[in-house]
Amino acid sequence: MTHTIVLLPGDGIGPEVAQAARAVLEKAGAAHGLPLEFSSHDIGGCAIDAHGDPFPDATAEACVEADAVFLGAVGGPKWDAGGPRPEAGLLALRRALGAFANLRPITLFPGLEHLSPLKAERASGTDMLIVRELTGGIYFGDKVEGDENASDLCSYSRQEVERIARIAFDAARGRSRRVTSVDKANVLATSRLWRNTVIALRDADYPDIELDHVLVDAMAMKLIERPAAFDVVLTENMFGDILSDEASVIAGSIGLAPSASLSQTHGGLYEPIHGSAPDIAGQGKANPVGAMLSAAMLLRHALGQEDAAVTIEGAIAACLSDGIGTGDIGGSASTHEVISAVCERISA
Ligand SMILES: NC(=O)C1=CN([C@@H]2O[C@H](COP(=O)(O)OP(=O)(O)OC[C@H]3O[C@@H](n4cnc5c(N)ncnc54)[C@H](O)[C@@H]3O)[C@@H](O)[C@H]2O)C=CC1
Ligand SMILES: CC(C)CC(=O)C(=O)O
Ligand SMILES: [Mg+2]
Repeated sequence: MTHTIVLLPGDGIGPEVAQAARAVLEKAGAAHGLPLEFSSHDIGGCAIDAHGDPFPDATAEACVEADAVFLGAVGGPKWDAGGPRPEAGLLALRRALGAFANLRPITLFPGLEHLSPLKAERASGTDMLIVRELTGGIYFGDKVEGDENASDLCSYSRQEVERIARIAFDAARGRSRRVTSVDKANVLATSRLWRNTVIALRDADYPDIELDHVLVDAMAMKLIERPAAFDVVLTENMFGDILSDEASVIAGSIGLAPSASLSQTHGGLYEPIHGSAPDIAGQGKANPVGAMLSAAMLLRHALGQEDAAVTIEGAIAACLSDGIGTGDIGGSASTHEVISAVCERISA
């Protein structure tokens, strides 16, 4: 059976890293006898330019019908001056797919601990999974724009918190059975609902999981101070967005970090955690590894192709340990050179 994959390259470095994802999917697909069919659609700033809409109907229809969706990145200064925002297209996509569970693994590549700006003894042993709620919270609440006053509503239901907490607890069962829930329960009502709901679920259904709670400001410090202490980190939409960019630096660069956004109704959305990086777009400097690791997550989570996913991950690890990487991790290779080097190392 042919699997249909929608590619949404988007803006800035988005097309450069989407090309990387497609290249490894094609190579691993061929190596493992997987028929994959690709189609590309507009989203974000390029969709505003072409259609006046950051999430055109044709894109939405293709995404909800696909087996999986890969996104490069959206946004850029061109669209910051006013009018529709590219980022609104990405939020609409996540909502349309019901992609509520954003998994952001942060791991050190074996033998490449020196990529981390942290001292080796601090970074060593880092292997965490950030589980970020992705379709609720302040990014999705009612907004009031204004020059004098403005507001963004942050709202969560118990059902939304329980649904994402279950993902985190289930993931912890396949790891070290430890979940750290991050909130701001000393100040925010949504965080008190969050904390109470997480505790109740653990007590009822996951008594085998060790659970602790850390306030988000302290977590920003502890992540850097002792990253190896964390296993599964469960948090809400905005906190997870911020903490995962911070955590990505522990492994060496935001360009290395992948994500999968899982849904109960669709095959999910796969994207590197970085944005459109306008400062390096079009220069062959974009690190394609986060995108390629996201492609591996697509094979694993959307298509159930664990072997093909491992093939891509192994090829990336081999390429990095052979010293082939982009400038953000101290290498001298271009985006294309990294893509070629990874593809050369892919075999069944
Ligand atoms: N998922 C998405 O589509 C996201 C979109 N954005 C949008 O992207 C635009 C730029 O946002 P920024 O705050 O600059 O964040 P960014 O993540 O695009 O870039 C932050 C820094 O990391 C570097 N960087 C990012 N990805 C890299 C890669 N693959 N290889 C090497 N270096 C990389 C950039 O050069 C920049 O110095 C904004 O319009 C923002 O709204 C931001 C985050 C996520
Ligand atoms: C641009 C935002 C909507 C998203 C973001 O920064 C993220 O999901 O990491
Ligand atoms: Mg972000």
